[in-house]
Amino acid sequence: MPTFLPEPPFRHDQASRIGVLLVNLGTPAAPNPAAIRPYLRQFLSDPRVVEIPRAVWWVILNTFILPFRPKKTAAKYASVWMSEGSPLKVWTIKQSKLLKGWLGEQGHSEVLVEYAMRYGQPSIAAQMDKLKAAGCEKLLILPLYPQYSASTSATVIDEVGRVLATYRNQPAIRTVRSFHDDEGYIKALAGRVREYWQTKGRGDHLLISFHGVPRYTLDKGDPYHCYCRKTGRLLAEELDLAESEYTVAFQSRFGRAEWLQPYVTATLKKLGKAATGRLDVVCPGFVADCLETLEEIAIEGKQDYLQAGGKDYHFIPCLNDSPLWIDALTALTKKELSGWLLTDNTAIDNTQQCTLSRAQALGAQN
Ligand SMILES: C=CC1=C(C)c2cc3[nH]c(cc4nc(cc5[nH]c(cc1n2)c(C)c5CCC(=O)O)C(CCC(=O)O)=C4C)c(C)c3C=C
Ligand SMILES: [Fe+2]
Ligand SMILES: [Fe+2]
Repeated sequence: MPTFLPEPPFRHDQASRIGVLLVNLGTPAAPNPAAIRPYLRQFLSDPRVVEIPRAVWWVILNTFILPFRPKKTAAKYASVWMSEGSPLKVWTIKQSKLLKGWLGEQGHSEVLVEYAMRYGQPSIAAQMDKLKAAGCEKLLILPLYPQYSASTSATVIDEVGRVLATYRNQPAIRTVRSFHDDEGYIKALAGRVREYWQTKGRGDHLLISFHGVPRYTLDKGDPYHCYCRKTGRLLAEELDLAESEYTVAFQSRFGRAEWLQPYVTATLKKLGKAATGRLDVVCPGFVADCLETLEEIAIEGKQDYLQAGGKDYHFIPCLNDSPLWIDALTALTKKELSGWLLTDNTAIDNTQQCTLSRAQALGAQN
């Protein structure tokens, strides 16, 4: 028999609640090598992220990556760090607060919302413990990755499963697998682009950039590539773009293996050389701005494009706290919680009054 961690006794008198856990990737606690190293170690030790044999990878990671990469990326992180902290974390916190507020305004104050990070803090385990302690017997896990991939969404669910395995009194679990073609999400993206065009003018071409993954994951059945292409197509359709007016490409290549193509760097050079004029770039795979958008795309991408001969370059910010996105997130959450949300009639059935009939329970409440 496994031994489980101690848990507080079941509370017969406590109303059951619903928890929503937004989960994003994670980010270092500070923009310096000492904080980046343990984050990268945890991230890059995940076998869902780097799929090469553990013994071989362990040597590569500890010999060639962890001694050098944290120093290199510290300067990059520093260039995008906000006064409140890492952009990814700042936006994720804002999103969880706004979602809680919007659900409350729509009469669902029984829903608690927390956020967690797959790597770093606050951990999925700590936040699941917190929601459980607050009385959540139902839990929706919402990885903040619009396009499912094994290296992102699946590893979140793996971790949730690992935590559940330590619980005696487990909550019911629902998960959001992918929302790459969710109507609200697509409309929020299109709204973000249009809003940008209205205030800053419109470019000659739109680059739709997604985070890459190794090419072999596509060959092994990961749907990520297909989902990115579909998001790109739906966004272009929503914006009434002809095929010649946009390009989908993949950024952030890591390591020597082939990744999904076309690569963003090659695409920027090609578009720059072709005298495209003004290029606008949007990153629909990230719902929150982060290192990969604010540094790699907004700063490095601009240099690449201008050096290749491009005239002007605009990075369109991610969805962050835009109202259309919070609206879409609220709608997505409510859809996934269907049948779980309380109505006036069902509220009393969700208390744990095990010895009382419904009528007695109602009477006892008055
Ligand atoms: C949006 C989806 C993401 C996918 C898919 C993804 C795959 C993936 N990433 C790496 C390696 C690194 N990614 C890094 C940063 C990073 N990646 C994502 C998202 C996806 N990654 C985000 C949101 C961020 C930014 C984090 C932040 O703090 O702002 C990094 C760290 C930075 C660096 O050292 O360059 C690495 C490393 C792999 C190997 C991979 C797929 C297998
Ligand atoms: Fe990444
Ligand atoms: Fe495909």
